[in-house]
Amino acid sequence: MAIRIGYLGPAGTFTEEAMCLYTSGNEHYEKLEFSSIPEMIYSIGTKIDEAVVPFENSIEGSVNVTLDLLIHESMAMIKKELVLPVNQNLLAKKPFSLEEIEIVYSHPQALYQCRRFLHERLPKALWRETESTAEAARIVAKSEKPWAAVGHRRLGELYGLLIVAENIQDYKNNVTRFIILSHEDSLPTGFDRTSVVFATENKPGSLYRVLGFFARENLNLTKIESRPSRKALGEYVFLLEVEGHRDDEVLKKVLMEVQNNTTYFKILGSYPRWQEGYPPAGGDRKDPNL
Ligand SMILES: O=C(O)C(=O)C[C@]1(C(=O)O)C=C[C@@H](O)C=C1
Repeated sequence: MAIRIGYLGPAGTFTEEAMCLYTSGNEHYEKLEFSSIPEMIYSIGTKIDEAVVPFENSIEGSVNVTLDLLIHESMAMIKKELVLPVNQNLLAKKPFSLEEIEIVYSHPQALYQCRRFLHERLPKALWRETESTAEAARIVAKSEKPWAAVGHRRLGELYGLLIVAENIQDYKNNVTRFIILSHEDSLPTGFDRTSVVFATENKPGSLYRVLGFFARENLNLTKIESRPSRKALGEYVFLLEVEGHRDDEVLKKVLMEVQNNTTYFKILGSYPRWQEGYPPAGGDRKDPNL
Protein backbone atom coordinates (compact mmCIF):
# COMPACT_ATOMS: atom_id res chain seq x y z
CA MET A 1 0.00 0.00 0.00
CA ALA A 2 1.20 3.50 -0.82
CA ILE A 3 2.60 5.71 1.94
CA ARG A 4 1.15 9.18 1.47
CA ILE A 5 3.77 11.81 2.27
CA GLY A 6 3.11 15.56 2.49
CA TYR A 7 5.56 18.32 1.63
CA LEU A 8 5.46 22.08 1.41
CA GLY A 9 4.78 23.07 -2.20
CA PRO A 10 4.54 24.20 -4.89
CA ALA A 11 7.41 22.48 -6.72
CA GLY A 12 10.88 23.83 -5.99
CA THR A 13 10.84 24.32 -2.21
CA PHE A 14 13.72 23.18 -0.05
CA THR A 15 11.25 20.93 1.74
CA GLU A 16 10.43 19.19 -1.55
CA GLU A 17 14.15 18.58 -2.04
CA ALA A 18 14.38 17.03 1.45
CA MET A 19 11.31 14.89 0.70
CA CYS A 20 12.86 13.64 -2.59
CA LEU A 21 16.08 12.70 -0.80
CA TYR A 22 14.15 10.88 1.92
CA THR A 23 11.89 8.93 -0.45
CA SER A 24 14.44 8.21 -3.21
CA GLY A 25 14.58 4.56 -4.18
CA ASN A 26 11.26 3.77 -2.45
CA GLU A 27 8.44 3.60 -4.98
CA HIS A 28 5.79 3.14 -2.30
CA TYR A 29 5.61 6.86 -1.59
CA GLU A 30 2.72 8.93 -2.94
CA LYS A 31 3.76 12.60 -2.76
CA LEU A 32 1.16 15.19 -1.81
CA GLU A 33 1.70 18.93 -1.98
CA PHE A 34 0.52 21.31 0.78
CA SER A 35 0.53 25.09 0.70
CA SER A 36 1.31 25.64 4.40
CA ILE A 37 3.08 23.86 7.26
CA PRO A 38 0.07 23.94 9.67
CA GLU A 39 -2.29 22.50 7.03
CA MET A 40 0.18 19.67 6.45
CA ILE A 41 0.74 18.86 10.14
CA TYR A 42 -3.04 18.88 10.79
CA SER A 43 -3.46 16.35 7.96
CA ILE A 44 -1.15 13.67 9.41
CA GLY A 45 -3.28 10.62 10.18
CA THR A 46 -6.08 11.63 7.78
CA LYS A 47 -4.97 12.82 4.33
CA ILE A 48 -1.34 11.77 4.78
CA ASP A 49 0.72 9.19 6.69
CA GLU A 50 3.94 11.19 6.88
CA ALA A 51 5.07 14.79 6.44
CA VAL A 52 8.41 16.50 5.81
CA VAL A 53 8.77 19.79 7.68
CA PRO A 54 11.60 22.25 8.32
CA PHE A 55 12.65 22.23 11.99
CA GLU A 56 15.66 24.52 12.41
CA ASN A 57 18.13 26.54 10.38
CA SER A 58 21.77 27.27 11.13
CA ILE A 59 21.28 31.04 10.65
CA GLU A 60 17.73 31.71 11.77
CA GLY A 61 17.25 29.01 14.41
CA SER A 62 14.05 27.10 15.04
CA VAL A 63 11.08 27.14 12.69
CA ASN A 64 8.65 28.22 15.41
CA VAL A 65 5.50 27.27 13.55
CA THR A 66 6.71 23.63 13.41
CA LEU A 67 7.84 23.63 17.05
CA ASP A 68 4.61 25.13 18.36
CA LEU A 69 2.38 22.76 16.39
CA LEU A 70 4.35 19.78 17.73
CA ILE A 71 4.23 21.12 21.28
CA HIS A 72 0.59 22.17 21.42
CA GLU A 73 -1.47 20.73 18.60
CA SER A 74 -0.20 17.47 17.21
CA MET A 75 0.27 13.86 18.25
CA ALA A 76 2.68 13.19 15.36
CA MET A 77 6.09 11.77 16.19
CA ILE A 78 9.51 12.44 14.69
CA LYS A 79 10.83 9.38 12.84
CA LYS A 80 13.82 10.84 10.99
CA GLU A 81 15.92 13.95 10.50
CA LEU A 82 17.75 15.22 7.41
CA VAL A 83 20.17 18.12 7.19
CA LEU A 84 20.45 19.84 3.80
CA PRO A 85 22.57 22.74 2.53
CA VAL A 86 20.44 25.79 1.73
CA ASN A 87 21.81 28.13 -0.93
CA GLN A 88 19.58 31.11 -1.55
CA ASN A 89 19.38 32.95 -4.87
CA LEU A 90 17.63 36.09 -6.07
CA LEU A 91 15.41 35.36 -9.06
CA ALA A 92 13.50 37.71 -11.38
CA LYS A 93 11.59 37.54 -14.64
CA LYS A 94 13.86 40.01 -16.49
CA PRO A 95 17.51 40.99 -16.01
CA PHE A 96 16.68 43.81 -13.57
CA SER A 97 19.57 45.43 -11.72
CA LEU A 98 19.46 44.95 -7.94
CA GLU A 99 18.73 48.68 -7.46
CA GLU A 100 15.64 48.40 -9.67
CA ILE A 101 13.93 45.68 -7.59
CA GLU A 102 10.89 47.13 -5.81
CA ILE A 103 9.52 44.09 -3.98
CA VAL A 104 11.29 40.95 -2.82
CA TYR A 105 9.12 37.95 -2.02
CA SER A 106 9.95 34.81 -0.05
CA HIS A 107 9.31 32.60 2.93
CA PRO A 108 10.30 34.54 6.10
CA GLN A 109 13.07 32.04 6.96
CA ALA A 110 14.61 32.60 3.53
CA LEU A 111 14.33 36.41 3.72
CA TYR A 112 15.96 36.47 7.15
CA GLN A 113 18.76 34.14 6.04
CA CYS A 114 19.66 36.89 3.52
CA ARG A 115 18.88 39.88 5.75
CA ARG A 116 22.24 41.67 5.34
CA PHE A 117 22.41 41.11 1.59
CA LEU A 118 18.87 42.40 1.07
CA HIS A 119 19.40 45.48 3.25
CA GLU A 120 22.70 46.40 1.63
CA ARG A 121 22.08 45.51 -2.01
CA LEU A 122 18.32 46.06 -2.38
CA PRO A 123 17.85 49.06 -0.06
CA LYS A 124 14.65 50.24 -1.81
CA ALA A 125 12.89 46.88 -1.94
CA LEU A 126 9.89 46.08 0.26
CA TRP A 127 9.86 42.57 1.78
CA ARG A 128 6.77 40.43 1.28
CA GLU A 129 6.41 37.10 3.11
CA THR A 130 4.97 34.04 1.37
CA GLU A 131 4.12 30.51 2.56
CA SER A 132 7.14 29.11 0.70
CA THR A 133 10.06 30.15 -1.50
CA ALA A 134 8.40 28.48 -4.51
CA GLU A 135 5.16 30.39 -3.89
CA ALA A 136 7.29 33.57 -4.09
CA ALA A 137 8.70 32.45 -7.45
CA ARG A 138 5.20 31.77 -8.75
CA ILE A 139 4.07 35.29 -7.82
CA VAL A 140 7.13 36.91 -9.40
CA ALA A 141 6.75 34.86 -12.60
CA LYS A 142 3.19 36.13 -13.12
CA SER A 143 4.13 39.81 -13.20
CA GLU A 144 6.17 42.05 -15.50
CA LYS A 145 7.01 44.33 -12.54
CA PRO A 146 10.54 44.65 -11.08
CA TRP A 147 9.95 42.02 -8.43
CA ALA A 148 12.26 39.26 -7.21
CA ALA A 149 12.01 36.02 -5.23
CA VAL A 150 14.53 34.44 -2.85
CA GLY A 151 14.94 30.67 -3.11
CA HIS A 152 16.48 27.57 -4.65
CA ARG A 153 18.23 27.94 -8.01
CA ARG A 154 15.86 25.27 -9.35
CA LEU A 155 13.06 27.87 -9.22
CA GLY A 156 14.67 29.46 -12.29
CA GLU A 157 13.95 26.49 -14.56
CA LEU A 158 10.62 25.65 -12.94
CA TYR A 159 9.07 29.13 -13.21
CA GLY A 160 11.03 30.69 -16.09
CA LEU A 161 13.04 33.11 -13.92
CA LEU A 162 16.60 34.41 -14.23
CA ILE A 163 19.09 34.16 -11.40
CA VAL A 164 20.10 37.77 -10.77
CA ALA A 165 22.31 37.00 -7.73
CA GLU A 166 23.66 33.68 -6.45
CA ASN A 167 24.38 32.35 -2.95
CA ILE A 168 22.99 35.41 -1.21
CA GLN A 169 22.60 33.94 2.30
CA ASP A 170 24.54 35.97 4.88
CA TYR A 171 26.60 32.98 6.06
CA LYS A 172 28.09 30.55 3.57
CA ASN A 173 27.44 27.27 5.35
CA ASN A 174 23.68 27.63 5.61
CA VAL A 175 21.91 24.37 6.44
CA THR A 176 18.35 23.46 7.45
CA ARG A 177 17.40 20.46 9.51
CA PHE A 178 14.17 18.81 8.33
CA ILE A 179 12.18 16.20 10.21
CA ILE A 180 9.86 13.46 9.02
CA LEU A 181 6.66 13.25 11.06
CA SER A 182 4.58 10.10 11.30
CA HIS A 183 2.31 8.29 13.75
CA GLU A 184 5.34 6.52 15.24
CA ASP A 185 9.04 7.16 15.68
CA SER A 186 11.98 4.84 14.82
CA LEU A 187 13.59 1.78 16.33
CA PRO A 188 17.03 2.14 18.00
CA THR A 189 20.02 2.23 15.64
CA GLY A 190 22.77 2.92 18.16
CA PHE A 191 23.15 6.48 16.81
CA ASP A 192 19.95 8.22 17.80
CA ARG A 193 18.46 11.41 19.11
CA THR A 194 15.40 11.86 21.28
CA SER A 195 13.21 14.99 21.38
CA VAL A 196 10.95 15.73 24.35
CA VAL A 197 8.86 18.64 25.58
CA PHE A 198 8.14 19.42 29.21
CA ALA A 199 7.01 22.18 31.56
CA THR A 200 8.24 22.67 35.11
CA GLU A 201 6.73 24.32 38.15
CA ASN A 202 7.49 28.04 38.26
CA LYS A 203 9.84 27.86 41.27
CA PRO A 204 13.59 28.20 41.88
CA GLY A 205 15.75 25.39 40.56
CA SER A 206 13.05 23.34 38.83
CA LEU A 207 14.64 23.46 35.35
CA TYR A 208 18.11 23.02 36.87
CA ARG A 209 16.88 19.89 38.62
CA VAL A 210 15.52 18.37 35.40
CA LEU A 211 18.73 19.13 33.50
CA GLY A 212 20.66 17.54 36.35
CA PHE A 213 19.08 14.14 35.63
CA PHE A 214 20.71 14.15 32.19
CA ALA A 215 24.04 15.53 33.47
CA ARG A 216 24.27 12.88 36.20
CA GLU A 217 24.14 10.12 33.57
CA ASN A 218 26.54 11.93 31.23
CA LEU A 219 23.87 12.22 28.52
CA ASN A 220 24.65 14.81 25.88
CA LEU A 221 21.97 17.45 25.31
CA THR A 222 21.94 18.81 21.74
CA LYS A 223 19.20 21.46 21.90
CA ILE A 224 17.07 23.29 24.41
CA GLU A 225 14.52 25.87 23.45
CA SER A 226 11.75 27.56 25.39
CA ARG A 227 8.43 28.38 23.77
CA PRO A 228 5.46 30.23 25.28
CA SER A 229 3.07 27.95 27.19
CA ARG A 230 0.19 29.96 25.62
CA LYS A 231 -1.45 29.98 29.06
CA ALA A 232 0.19 33.02 30.64
CA LEU A 233 2.89 35.54 29.85
CA GLY A 234 6.23 34.38 31.25
CA GLU A 235 5.26 30.69 31.35
CA TYR A 236 7.20 28.38 29.09
CA VAL A 237 7.35 24.89 27.68
CA PHE A 238 10.83 23.50 26.98
CA LEU A 239 11.84 21.46 23.97
CA LEU A 240 14.90 19.40 24.75
CA GLU A 241 16.96 17.07 22.57
CA VAL A 242 19.39 14.47 23.83
CA GLU A 243 21.63 11.89 22.21
CA GLY A 244 20.30 8.35 22.62
CA HIS A 245 17.08 6.41 22.12
CA ARG A 246 14.15 6.40 24.54
CA ASP A 247 14.48 2.60 24.73
CA ASP A 248 18.14 2.81 25.85
CA GLU A 249 18.31 1.64 29.47
CA VAL A 250 19.86 4.80 30.95
CA LEU A 251 17.88 7.33 28.92
CA LYS A 252 14.66 5.46 29.65
CA LYS A 253 15.30 5.77 33.39
CA VAL A 254 16.15 9.48 33.09
CA LEU A 255 13.03 10.22 31.01
CA MET A 256 10.95 8.55 33.70
CA GLU A 257 12.53 10.85 36.31
CA VAL A 258 11.85 13.85 34.10
CA GLN A 259 8.22 12.82 33.70
CA ASN A 260 7.86 12.45 37.47
CA ASN A 261 9.31 15.89 38.13
CA THR A 262 7.49 18.00 35.55
CA THR A 263 3.96 19.36 35.18
CA TYR A 264 3.76 18.41 31.49
CA PHE A 265 5.80 15.85 29.58
CA LYS A 266 5.62 14.47 26.04
CA ILE A 267 8.08 12.47 23.96
CA LEU A 268 8.23 13.77 20.36
CA GLY A 269 10.27 10.79 19.21
CA SER A 270 13.54 8.90 18.98
CA TYR A 271 15.13 8.69 15.55
CA PRO A 272 18.53 8.18 13.86
CA ARG A 273 20.83 11.18 14.14
CA TRP A 274 21.77 12.71 10.80
CA GLN A 275 25.35 12.22 9.77
CA GLU A 276 26.71 12.60 6.28
CA GLY A 277 27.57 9.09 5.10
CA TYR A 278 25.95 7.28 8.05
CA PRO A 279 25.56 4.39 8.23
CA PRO A 280 28.62 3.50 6.11
CA ALA A 281 27.86 1.93 2.73
CA GLY A 282 27.48 -1.82 3.15
CA GLY A 283 27.32 -1.37 6.93
CA ASP A 284 24.70 -2.85 9.18
CA ARG A 285 21.50 -0.93 8.34
CA LYS A 286 19.04 -1.59 11.11
CA ASP A 287 16.74 1.13 9.84
CA PRO A 288 14.93 0.13 6.61
CA ASN A 289 14.37 3.76 5.60
CA LEU A 290 18.02 4.80 5.49
O1 LIG B 1 10.02 27.72 1.40
C1 LIG B 1 10.73 26.71 1.28
O2 LIG B 1 11.42 26.46 0.29
C2 LIG B 1 10.76 25.77 2.40
O3 LIG B 1 10.98 24.60 2.19
C3 LIG B 1 10.61 26.32 3.79
C4 LIG B 1 11.94 26.67 4.45
C5 LIG B 1 11.74 26.91 5.99
O4 LIG B 1 10.65 27.00 6.49
O5 LIG B 1 12.78 26.99 6.68
C6 LIG B 1 12.87 25.53 4.32
C7 LIG B 1 14.21 25.69 4.22
C8 LIG B 1 14.84 27.04 4.18
O6 LIG B 1 15.40 27.25 5.47
C9 LIG B 1 13.85 28.10 3.88
C10 LIG B 1 12.51 27.89 3.91
